[in-house]
Amino acid sequence: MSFEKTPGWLDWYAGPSKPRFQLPPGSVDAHCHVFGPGDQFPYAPERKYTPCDASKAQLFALRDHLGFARNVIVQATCHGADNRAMADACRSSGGKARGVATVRRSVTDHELEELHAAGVRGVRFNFVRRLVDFTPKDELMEIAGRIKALGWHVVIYFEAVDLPELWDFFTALPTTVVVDHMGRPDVTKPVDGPEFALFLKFMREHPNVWSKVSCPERLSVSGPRALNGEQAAYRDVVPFARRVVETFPDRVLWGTDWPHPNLKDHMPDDGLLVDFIPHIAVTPELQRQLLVDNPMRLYWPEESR
Ligand SMILES: O=C(O)c1cc(C(=O)O)oc(=O)c1
Repeated sequence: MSFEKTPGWLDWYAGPSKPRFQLPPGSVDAHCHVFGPGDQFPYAPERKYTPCDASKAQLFALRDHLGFARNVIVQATCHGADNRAMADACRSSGGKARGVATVRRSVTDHELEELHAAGVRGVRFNFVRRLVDFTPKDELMEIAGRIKALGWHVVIYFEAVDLPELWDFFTALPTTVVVDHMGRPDVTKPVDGPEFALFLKFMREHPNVWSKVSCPERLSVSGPRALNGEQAAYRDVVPFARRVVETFPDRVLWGTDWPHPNLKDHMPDDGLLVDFIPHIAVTPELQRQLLVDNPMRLYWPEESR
């Protein structure tokens, strides 16, 4: 099947620079996606956007170029609950990729076991309205109960303004809970203000809650962008990510978010995104926890120290 990209779609950045920051050995890119290719793994009829293709081979080439050892491939909403592209990428990785799936209540135990065998270790619940239609919370809670039995966790994606309303649901989840992109703070608000304080309280009061300190390119309002060799990109996001890393050093993850779905104004150079990391994890110890120890404990516990 051939697909036409959403008008204005920005393709991922070809020819990223080599990072200046040297990733610690064994680093994990714990949030990235594959898109299609659409002729092999068609995009879902219920999708809200149609991306460019971004194949497993292209993802693995980026991994090697940037110096990561492993990937966690998160089901992208353009594939709905059809996990074939993500699972195929995990299976093809030679054990170097784990996955996070999207499933419906109708998923069978056998399908869950097959996803587990492919390398899936979590499910994603999405509450960002421009990306998905609403799934009833009782359905999500039922899924959470089933995947807990497999030792999986729940990844949640939501925007900061929606946290108060979702609080009771999130805090009732029975598994480890991983928040995508710090719950999308509005970085024009103060890092010490009430909105971000609620997010920090969410993590502080719930030791099962982790956060990805990813996506500065999405959260930044004033930049500068990770382009043209910029070594001090996305300054406005730094205080937020740094606060989370330093407050919860053993519950943070980092990922490129390649191929960066739905960015509207620019597409970052992924090499420069890696150079963002030492601005938010400022010591070798914090960097090792963020990039190696934490993702290994969550996704490869059998290999973790
Ligand atoms: O903000 C987004 O548009 C976005 C979309 C998706 C997805 O479509 O799965 O994943 C992300 O991590 C971020």
